[in-house]
Amino acid sequence: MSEAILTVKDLRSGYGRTVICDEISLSVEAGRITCIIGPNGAGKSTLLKTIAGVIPAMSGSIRIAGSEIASQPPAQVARSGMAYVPQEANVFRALTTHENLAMGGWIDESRTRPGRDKVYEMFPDLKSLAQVPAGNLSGGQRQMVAFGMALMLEPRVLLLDEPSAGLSPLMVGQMFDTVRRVNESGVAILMVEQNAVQGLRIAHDGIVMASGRIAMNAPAAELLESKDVSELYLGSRT
Ligand SMILES: Nc1ncnc2c1ncn2[C@@H]1O[C@H](COP(=O)(O)OP(=O)(O)OP(=O)(O)O)[C@@H](O)[C@H]1O
Repeated sequence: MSEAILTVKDLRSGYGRTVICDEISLSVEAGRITCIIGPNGAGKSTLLKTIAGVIPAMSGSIRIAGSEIASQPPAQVARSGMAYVPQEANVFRALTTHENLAMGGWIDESRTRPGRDKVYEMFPDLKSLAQVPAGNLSGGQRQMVAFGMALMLEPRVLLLDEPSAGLSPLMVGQMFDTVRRVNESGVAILMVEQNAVQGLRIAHDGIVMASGRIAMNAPAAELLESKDVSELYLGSRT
């Protein structure tokens, strides 16, 4: 039987006093991909930022393998087994790939070398770009570095905010293959995707957010087949 690695209960968050996400309850099972979709401004990124601890929860609970992490400092959140790849500014552009990976492993320097070897094994393309400043890489390559940095924490659950944003159609396919490979290596993934059809296709579970709340939570295949979801959020199925 699968177990929940990440459990969120009655979460409320926002900016200042403004509530953006409310009554959010969800769980991500070990070894699975969950994809969050929804219209612009629905609060998807805000939810991911709250779970990652980038913005504080106003109330509610966030647990990793049963341990409460809401309001814990970032180092504690990272040690609990969660890593986060933000949509923007997710690499240090002046640093090389090699240096960025070292920064990704900031909580335990003794793990830098083996962690980096593992990342290069998973993404051989990154090895050939080891000495290139991230600012000189393509969008897809930079996204790969950002992934690698997160994997340096050896997370049990990885939060990805729109991994395909800004990539060419060819790179989008490669990015989703990467997400799948990372998942197959044993990492549970909670991902926000604007590219709803492709996101749901690689996901096991799907969540539709609207106006800061969860409107639907179902197997991804079910959401892909749902007429309501299709009309509202999926657009053309090409
Ligand atoms: N830093 C911020 N300060 C204040 N309000 C913000 C901030 N960031 C986002 N918001 C507001 O929070 C709401 C939800 O935004 P959020 O980015 O979470 O939505 P989203 O579903 O991720 O949308 P998109 O798909 O366009 O990225 C929006 O009304 C937005 O204007």
